[in-house]
Amino acid sequence: MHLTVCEPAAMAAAVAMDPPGGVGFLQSCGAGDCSASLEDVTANSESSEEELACETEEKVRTVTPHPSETPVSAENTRTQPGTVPRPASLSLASSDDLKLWTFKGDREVKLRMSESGPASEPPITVHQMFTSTVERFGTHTALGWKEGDQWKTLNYQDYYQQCRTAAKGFLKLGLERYHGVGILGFNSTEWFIADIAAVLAGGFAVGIYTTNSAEACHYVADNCQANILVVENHKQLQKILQVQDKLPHLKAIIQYKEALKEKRPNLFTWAEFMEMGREVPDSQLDDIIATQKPNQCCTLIYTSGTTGQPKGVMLSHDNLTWTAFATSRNVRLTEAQELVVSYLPLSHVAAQMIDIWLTMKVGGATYFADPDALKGSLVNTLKEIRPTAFMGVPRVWEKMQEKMKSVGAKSSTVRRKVAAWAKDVGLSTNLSKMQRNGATASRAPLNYLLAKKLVFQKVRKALGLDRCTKCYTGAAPITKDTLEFFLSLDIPVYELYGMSESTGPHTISLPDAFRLTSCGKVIPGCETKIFRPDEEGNGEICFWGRHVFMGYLNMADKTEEALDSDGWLHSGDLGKHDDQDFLFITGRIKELIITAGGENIPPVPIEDAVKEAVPLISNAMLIGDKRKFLSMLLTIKCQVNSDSGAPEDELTEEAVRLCQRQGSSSTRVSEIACGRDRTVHAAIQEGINRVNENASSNAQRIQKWIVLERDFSIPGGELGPTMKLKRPVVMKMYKEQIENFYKEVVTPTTPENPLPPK
Ligand SMILES: Nc1ncnc2c1ncn2[C@@H]1O[C@H](COP(=O)(O)OP(=O)(O)OP(=O)(O)O)[C@@H](O)[C@H]1O
Repeated sequence: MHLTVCEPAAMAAAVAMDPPGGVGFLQSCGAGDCSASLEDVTANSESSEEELACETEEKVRTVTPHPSETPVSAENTRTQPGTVPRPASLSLASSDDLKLWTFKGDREVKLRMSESGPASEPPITVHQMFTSTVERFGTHTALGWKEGDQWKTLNYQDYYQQCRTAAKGFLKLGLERYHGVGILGFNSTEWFIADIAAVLAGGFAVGIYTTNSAEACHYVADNCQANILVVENHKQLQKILQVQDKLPHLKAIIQYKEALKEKRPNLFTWAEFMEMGREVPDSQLDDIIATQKPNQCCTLIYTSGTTGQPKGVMLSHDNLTWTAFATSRNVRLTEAQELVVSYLPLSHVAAQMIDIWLTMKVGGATYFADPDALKGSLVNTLKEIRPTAFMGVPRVWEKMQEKMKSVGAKSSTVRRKVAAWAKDVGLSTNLSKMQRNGATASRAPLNYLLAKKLVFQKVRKALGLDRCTKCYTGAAPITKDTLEFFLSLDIPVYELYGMSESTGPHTISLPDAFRLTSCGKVIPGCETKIFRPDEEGNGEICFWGRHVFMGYLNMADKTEEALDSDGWLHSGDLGKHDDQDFLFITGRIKELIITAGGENIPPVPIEDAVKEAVPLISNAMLIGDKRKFLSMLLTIKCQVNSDSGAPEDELTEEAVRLCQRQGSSSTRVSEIACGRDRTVHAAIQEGINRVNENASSNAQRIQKWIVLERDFSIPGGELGPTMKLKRPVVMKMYKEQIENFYKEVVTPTTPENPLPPK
């Protein structure tokens, strides 16, 4: 190895950095750009020697208070800033006639408490959890956001007071008990405050996906009988204005960003709304808070509809507070030290649990990314904040991987060789560590220490993950290839598994309990049951615990489908445990393909295998339910429009290179789609043949496939907000192509048809 010729920073760049001006997920920011640090960020963190050295080079900025943080007027305040009212002691209805579930928003449920262990923790409301944090960490930073190039922060005391003011504002606007406050916008201080205020005021906090159409917004607002809608800007407001006449319970709309373009009755700016809140006596709010019980609903999470019409998942105070307690303990979050960057859609349970509740539970700080985070700016925010914990849905990790590979491929041969060497060392060292359940070897191998210094530390720094000890993925399946890629760079990405219906996490991987492709072990205090296991131990994963939801709002039948008569939540996912209780997801019953011949085929492993065998493929969807054989829709890796997020015709640089390697000069999807590029088609067929060779039966072989003209995307409607494939939508969109698979007579001579259907 010629390590001496390789300059470390350049090496890291070769492995990790984006091309200058590159379009896409992570935009380039040279190592020298890592200039921003935060006084409170650094003060709150345990820094290694190296980190401290880095920090001394950085400029410390003064953090000024939020301009909207005007003091709460004394006559309206029973609670002065900095003091926390003690809630009246709350007693749960102890009656035996309480059930474990309900489908009515105003009911109480029986909590799944146990006599000892984590599940015996006394239940508390959101208000109780919040005030406990304010008492302990009142002056600590709770929220941070950027104005121009200055970071501003809000401490826990002021955060709490602002939530109270907003809660009183909602009361003034006529929020009724158990009615929704819909929040439609990108992650921000106002989003959090509106969410918590809705809960304190006795309503339901309801996140609405910003990607929803006007009709989809209407569905949610109508379903939760929203009295108030909080929208980010004019664009989101337009959607609501289109449907407001069909929302009989709607009383007011609040726009929290941008000036109002027109005045309308019952449309308010954030400042006007907060002003209204200041006029309401505290006693009015405190009376409502005093009647709240942990076993009552306070939040609705709407499923994104990957398997059908969205359902309103009712979460109780206890669901939120207990899950935050149990998870923070399990993941060993450090009080008053954790920093997270909020960028995933807050209407999804994972983002809400991590960014709002877990962070509140431990007195951590949440910093808001820019709204164009997923279009490229996220890495800049990560580099400024240097979070201690980071959660990405699989697509986020995949995008990072693609970008890093594409840049790495352009570097010199020597650098590529060193990167490859370091990755080999990283993977083998980390796999051994995993087998030792996280224990470091008595003496770290020299080559690992060298690779760490030359490559791994630089990569982490370039990604803004240099002090992030908790890198997580969840919400959808991730490929082994992506997990191994990051493991080889000394970034173990731990998996979380759960559902909206389990208030987020059910199993978690930990540094000392981690297996590649496993979602980890069940959170202490919760239980997993594998229902009707087959001979290999595969069965439906069922959940038990205080994280299990109350029921679906106004959907008795769906609630009874999800929760069995003993109260177990049926996930609809297939999985099995290994001999050490690690859970592995092996499929989704919800999307199981049952062929005309009666064979049950989980599509994801086959789709993943194709993506792995043919790196040019961006998305793959297996077809075959009630059909005689399997077929597949494929899309090619292409550029994404940085404004709209829509897929473009130009291939990614990686895809162009892959084509060239096969002898093709295609640079656009349109040159490849529908069999236009025979060379590329032959290469894809070869990959599919390899996957077919490993199929466990003839029925599991892909017999026909087509490359579509356009990649799947959120704006296109094929992917949900957490990038999960919306199979029913794709089936409808490509009905014609799918029908063609089954119309044609199969001829084994064409590249698409290697084998005649059995
Ligand atoms: N780590 C994971 N690995 C594989 N699948 C996962 C993982 N985490 C979550 N999932 C999948 O996501 C599902 C939960 O989805 P979630 O409750 O977040 O709803 P959603 O994304 O809004 O979509 P839907 O409309 O399908 O309910 C799980 O049942 C499982 O299928």
